[in-house]
Amino acid sequence: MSNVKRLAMLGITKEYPGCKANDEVFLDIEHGEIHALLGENGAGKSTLMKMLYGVVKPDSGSIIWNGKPVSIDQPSVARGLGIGMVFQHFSLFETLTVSENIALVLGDQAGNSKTLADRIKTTSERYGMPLDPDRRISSLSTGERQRVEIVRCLLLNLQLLILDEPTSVLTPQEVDNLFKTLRQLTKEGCSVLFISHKLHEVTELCDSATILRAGKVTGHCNPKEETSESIARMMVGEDIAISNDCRRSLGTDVFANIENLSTTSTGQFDVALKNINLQVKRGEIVGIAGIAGNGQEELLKALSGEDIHPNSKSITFAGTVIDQLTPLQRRRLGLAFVPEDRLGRGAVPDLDLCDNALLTSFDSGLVKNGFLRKSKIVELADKIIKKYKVKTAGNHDAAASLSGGNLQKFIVGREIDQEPNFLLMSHPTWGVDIGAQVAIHDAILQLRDRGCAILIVSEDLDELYKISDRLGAICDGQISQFLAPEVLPLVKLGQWMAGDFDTTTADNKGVSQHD
Ligand SMILES: Nc1ncnc2c1ncn2[C@@H]1O[C@H](COP(=O)(O)OP(=O)(O)OP(=O)(O)O)[C@@H](O)[C@H]1O
Repeated sequence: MSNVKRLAMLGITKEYPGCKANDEVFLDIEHGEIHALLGENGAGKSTLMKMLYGVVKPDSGSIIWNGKPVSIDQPSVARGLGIGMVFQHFSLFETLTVSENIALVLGDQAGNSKTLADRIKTTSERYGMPLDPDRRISSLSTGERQRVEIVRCLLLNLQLLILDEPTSVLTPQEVDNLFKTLRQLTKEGCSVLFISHKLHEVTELCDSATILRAGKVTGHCNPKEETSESIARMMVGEDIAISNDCRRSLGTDVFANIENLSTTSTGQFDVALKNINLQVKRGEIVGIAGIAGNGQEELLKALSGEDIHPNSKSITFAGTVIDQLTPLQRRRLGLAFVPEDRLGRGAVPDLDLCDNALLTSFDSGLVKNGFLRKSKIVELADKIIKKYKVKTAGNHDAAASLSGGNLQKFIVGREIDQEPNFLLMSHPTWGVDIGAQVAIHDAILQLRDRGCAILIVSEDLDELYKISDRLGAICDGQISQFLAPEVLPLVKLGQWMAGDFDTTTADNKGVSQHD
């Protein structure tokens, strides 16, 4: 191929009210390279990708594709050019099969169902990500769902694959497989645009990188010649201490006690919890690893009160049985909760940050004699924005207008600020940039050191190893034994996540595991 680049984005600008999301951005991608797009939360990465995929229209600038100017005004145009995108949130219908989901996007190109099923089988096997076309999405693991999304792109005569935070939902083995597939794709000339906050993955995988800061390109580099620290400096403009310092704690007395908690599944996609026994002490962080859909949602709902089990007496907070209590009553006993789904359950998308702060903090002096104390609410929202460096035009921005990582910082800040006795968190730093990850982990550790009992469910094993005092796994509604991270090899945790553990020996009272 001549000097013609696969893609050149020239002087792309996109402005939202009060915010220039992209400011004269230039981005070049060569044939067959894995190119990283890096930047802090709110730097403008998703906006740029959405313009390339035809979801958002640029205000100015042009896109040159294989040497020719193009106008990509909808995703079908992007797909027609051979541009595929896998979003952080998969767009698959649970009740349909793999084939049916793929057919929906391919439209006329899908052909008849037999031909399509054969193509799915051949292509998925060729790229080392085998898929059964007849399986329902609901029965697939997260890694398998991601395969469906990628294979759907591969059937499109793919020339550029855009992946937005693809590894945050994968087990270590699945990450290895994904990287092998990506390398195979690039050998065949396909280019990959890779967005990630996991800098060690970028240095391992990517051939080049463009760095964005506040909507502008601030640099380029070859990640293989950089370290996580040097890339972080380019992103943030200053040094960030990326430490793996694990200050462990044994905790004191038990705050949350779960004894023989079992539930029945109420729907096709629920997982029944089976005889869960777990204690979380004040001043300790318990981490639960697991592949999505193995009961972590159900466990969090049973603890937070989103699911109430009126006939059970399995959970106590500081000795008080809470199974029958509403979420508000549990919050009044000191519970705070960061759910997985930030837009919808963590925050109301259309409400501004003040109202979203009020949602879970109204008990802490924000309401007096039935009246809202507006100045106090604004004060709280501003305090969270400042302390957690949430990038926003102001406290009256709607939650939905924040970038994913900035909204996550706001929700985590709001819950930690309540000084809870028991903090439940699902994926606390999902989609959060490296600087904010460090800040959130510090805030969690400090809260623990002030005596809070903390339970974290995450698929990010680096995170769990870094901050948990005891670590275990959940699989098919059952939990493993819990051990200090130092005595729990990653391979063992991987086996536990796959259900290879003996439930009869599980001792989750947090007594002798540090010995
Ligand atoms: N629909 C919108 N309305 C208003 N502002 C928006 C909208 N979409 C994005 N923004 C703003 O544009 C800026 C860039 O957001 P973008 O989502 O592109 O960042 P990002 O680099 O992808 O961040 P993250 O790593 O957190 O996903 C942010 O300040 C965000 O608040």
